[in-house]
Amino acid sequence: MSTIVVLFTRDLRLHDHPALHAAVTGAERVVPLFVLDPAVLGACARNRIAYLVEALAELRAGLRGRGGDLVVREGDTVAETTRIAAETGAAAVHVSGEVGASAAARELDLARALGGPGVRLRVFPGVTVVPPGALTPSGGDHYRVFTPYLRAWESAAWRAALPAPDRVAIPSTVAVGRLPGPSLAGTGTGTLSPDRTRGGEDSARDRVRAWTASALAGYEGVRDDLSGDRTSRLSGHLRFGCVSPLELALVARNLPGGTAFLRRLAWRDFHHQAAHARRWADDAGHRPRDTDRRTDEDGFAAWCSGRTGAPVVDAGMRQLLREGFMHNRARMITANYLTRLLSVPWRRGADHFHSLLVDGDLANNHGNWRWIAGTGDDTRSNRRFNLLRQARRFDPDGSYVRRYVPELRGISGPEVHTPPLPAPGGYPPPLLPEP
Ligand SMILES: Cc1cc2nc3c(=O)[nH]c(=O)nc-3n(C[C@H](O)[C@H](O)[C@H](O)COP(=O)(O)OP(=O)(O)OC[C@H]3O[C@@H](n4cnc5c(N)ncnc54)[C@H](O)[C@@H]3O)c2cc1C
Repeated sequence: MSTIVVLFTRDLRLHDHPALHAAVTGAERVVPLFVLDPAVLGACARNRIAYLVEALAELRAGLRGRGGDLVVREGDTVAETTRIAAETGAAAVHVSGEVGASAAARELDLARALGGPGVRLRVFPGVTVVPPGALTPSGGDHYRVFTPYLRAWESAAWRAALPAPDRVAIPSTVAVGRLPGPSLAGTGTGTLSPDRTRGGEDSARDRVRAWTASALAGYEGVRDDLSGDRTSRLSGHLRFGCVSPLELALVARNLPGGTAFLRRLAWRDFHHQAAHARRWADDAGHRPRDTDRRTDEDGFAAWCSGRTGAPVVDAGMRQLLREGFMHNRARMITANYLTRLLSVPWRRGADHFHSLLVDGDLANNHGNWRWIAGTGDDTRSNRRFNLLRQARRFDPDGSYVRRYVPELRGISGPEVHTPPLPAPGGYPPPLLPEP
């Protein structure tokens, strides 16, 4: 009787899951597996672990509703997957292809470990709309500049989205193991944000339905409006694969306003293909031109805690602490402030973001930080924002600042961007003079 193991990683869904779909259609028995790997979890933000715990519970419920289950193991991913494959007599292990150095190394180790006993490792798409590496410019292994990538991405043939399986039959002999509880989040880095996004495929699909119906059409006009908060907020769900990026892109493509939104998904794919080609590791940028800078540790600490005295920067940094999320425009402003005005190396900022963001992932986080700092492929050195102009343009009545900086709530209108000195409620004076 044929059996295939499906190793879930950052693809925690049942809909449009090529690795699962191929297993269900190609074998009589399927072992959906998730491995809680201490080496991975130890470096993961508490906010992401909390999301993961919720997403795994929904995944198990979804599989049980189809007659299957989620098998959970704790330990080294390669060792546990190889053991389950041997235990169940599996002919193959299916996995969704990931990007980055550690994912590539794990794939290689897994292929080697399974190869001995003759188990085949098959790698499937699913983490991006267009698989990393599928589009290459002439004479190069990946696109270094976004606009030509976007053109290629838009005209590429996308695969069709796949349905969720009706039935999943798992071998009766396999012990399913216990799901982790919320306390697992205690093992991660950073702090747990009280207003973080709830994890899981059901929440993700609900959000897709509600947002595309109500806000997609007007997206382009409001995506930079800080206080309006009208972007999709799907990034965490995309990070964990609770929604398929391809399925989302196919939905958006057929709706009014979809083009501007598709461009954002193309940015996501763009950073993934760069991370894939360059095998981005957890260490430095490939043009680490800012690493010799000395960090002003007090300034860095003030930035992290949202106490720089620059209201729009502090609002962004406090949103991050409270929600494990920050509006894209605020990410650009805060990253610009850190690298261009405080002259702190981008990796310090990227690491702080990564310790809190629910959507934190290497490709998007490092890709965007490198872009801001001018240390990546795209090395423009003049991306220096005028802080006050940014604040007045993207938070014209100051509501974003008042939402996240309670000390300044008594100041109405755009004057909140230039509080009097001394400022109310113990709000700090500006760390840096106005530009
Ligand atoms: C310094 C910095 C760090 C960032 N770190 C991350 C990160 O770790 N993880 C992450 O997912 N995004 C990151 N971004 C990109 C972007 O800020 C978030 O994806 C976006 O704010 C998420 O909100 P949303 O889902 O409402 O986005 P929407 O505007 O609704 O966009 C839809 C989706 O498109 C993708 N997307 C949008 N903008 C970008 C972009 N610039 N780069 C890559 N993908 C994009 C995201 O998956 C997002 O969910 C970073 C941006 C900056 C400037």
